[in-house]
Amino acid sequence: MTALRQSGAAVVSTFLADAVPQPSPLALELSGISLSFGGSRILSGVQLAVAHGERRVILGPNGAGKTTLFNVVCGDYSPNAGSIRYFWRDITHLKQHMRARAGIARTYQSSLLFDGLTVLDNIFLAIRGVKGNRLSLLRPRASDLDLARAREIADRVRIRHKLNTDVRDLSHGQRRQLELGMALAAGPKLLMLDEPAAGLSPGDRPELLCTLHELPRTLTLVIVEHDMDVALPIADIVTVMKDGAVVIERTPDKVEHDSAVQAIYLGEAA
Ligand SMILES: Nc1ncnc2c1ncn2[C@@H]1O[C@H](COP(=O)(O)OP(=O)(O)OP(=O)(O)O)[C@@H](O)[C@H]1O
Repeated sequence: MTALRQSGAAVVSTFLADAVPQPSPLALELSGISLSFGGSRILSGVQLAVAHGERRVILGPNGAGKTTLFNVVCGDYSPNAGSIRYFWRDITHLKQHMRARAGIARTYQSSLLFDGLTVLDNIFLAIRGVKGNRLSLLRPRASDLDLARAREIADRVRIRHKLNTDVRDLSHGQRRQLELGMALAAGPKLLMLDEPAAGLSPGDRPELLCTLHELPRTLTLVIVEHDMDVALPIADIVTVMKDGAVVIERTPDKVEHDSAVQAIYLGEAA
């Protein structure tokens, strides 16, 4: 009887363990990241934990260290101290191309398109480049799977109607959409967007917002963005940086009228 009770308890406890939702893994975890250039400290003990599928927006005044943080996560710079974990794996010392291969992609503030080539060619080359294929100027066959994927990505970033347009003839907004598409070509698990709305006209913003909203939650987004009209509707959590450190973390509804955030943006003491 005792044995029966014990095995019954074991069954119940196993059942409960199965029923308890497991915490979602962290896509990105930064612990104590510091970086100096010469004598200047640019990042100072940065702590950041971004859940899988989360949309994290990073705000902060010019020079706060946001882009430098992106560079550290992507492997352009090695931190002087601290660690970087990506889905539990320590990638602090992993080479940049290996991080890209592991699924970390980013966009830049400045444009990185192949001018003179069409939208389709740009996305196609991005797909091929990620796979490490030799880049060829020969036209791919119409049945090429990578070509089909390039069209799919063009749909996703709402630029399908411009497939055969030379990228020099795109509007600024369309170029930014294409840059997003090229980052998606890598099939990333963590996508870092550096000011995706920079230079967009008010008319271009809804397109970007829709595209970002429609990205699947299998993808984790970390976005540096100054434009609150884009940043706040996208964010699950907002992180504010100042002088190379994380100073505030809030849900977006608490950010807009937060006096501490406003003080940081106006350059006053928080
Ligand atoms: N390679 C480098 N060498 C020396 N200093 C650097 C280097 N890269 C960045 N910095 C300095 O680090 C500080 C943070 O720059 P960073 O570009 O990360 O700021 P940011 O928050 O992205 O600003 P912005 O919003 O203007 O893009 C700045 O003072 C910048 O001059």
